[in-house]
Amino acid sequence: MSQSAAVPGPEIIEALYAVIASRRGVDPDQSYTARLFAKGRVKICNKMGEEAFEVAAAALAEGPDHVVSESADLLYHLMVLWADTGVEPASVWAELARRFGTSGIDEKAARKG
Ligand SMILES: N=c1c2ncn([C@@H]3O[C@H](COP(=O)(O)OP(=O)(O)OP(=O)(O)O)[C@@H](O)[C@H]3O)c2ncn1[C@@H]1O[C@H](COP(=O)(O)O)[C@@H](O)[C@H]1O
Repeated sequence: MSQSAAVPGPEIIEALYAVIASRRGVDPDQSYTARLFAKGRVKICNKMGEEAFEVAAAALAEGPDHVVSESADLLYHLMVLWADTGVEPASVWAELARRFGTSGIDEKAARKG
């Protein structure tokens, strides 16, 4: 299925999420995203895990170009998982913003009391 021209910059995340969400209920023969939704959450989670592994493998055994390409696969499948679980990108941005400026070391120490 076709979509509008690519969006430059980080806005691509929001634009791609909108396309992904619009694929719900679409004929699985017409859209890879619709096929993932039709196969269900276990399949989506498996793909997400597989793509995460491929990013790590590219980092360890291949070059930056492969890391870029596998990262795009991972982000796409992560967003399919967000859409399937009803998570909007804005919720993730808000969580990142909430954490911004807090050292991971300090956060871990606070959790352990
Ligand atoms: N960004 C992506 C994107 N990244 C990866 N992929 C697909 O993800 C799959 C991952 O590759 P694999 O080899 O692991 O998959 P596979 O073996 O074919 O799949 P399985 O048999 O494991 O399910 C490939 O089919 C890729 O084409 C994507 N498919 C779609 N998009 C975006 O989503 C939009 C909507 O796509 P459709 O839903 O297909 O219209 C597209 O225009 C793109 O912008």
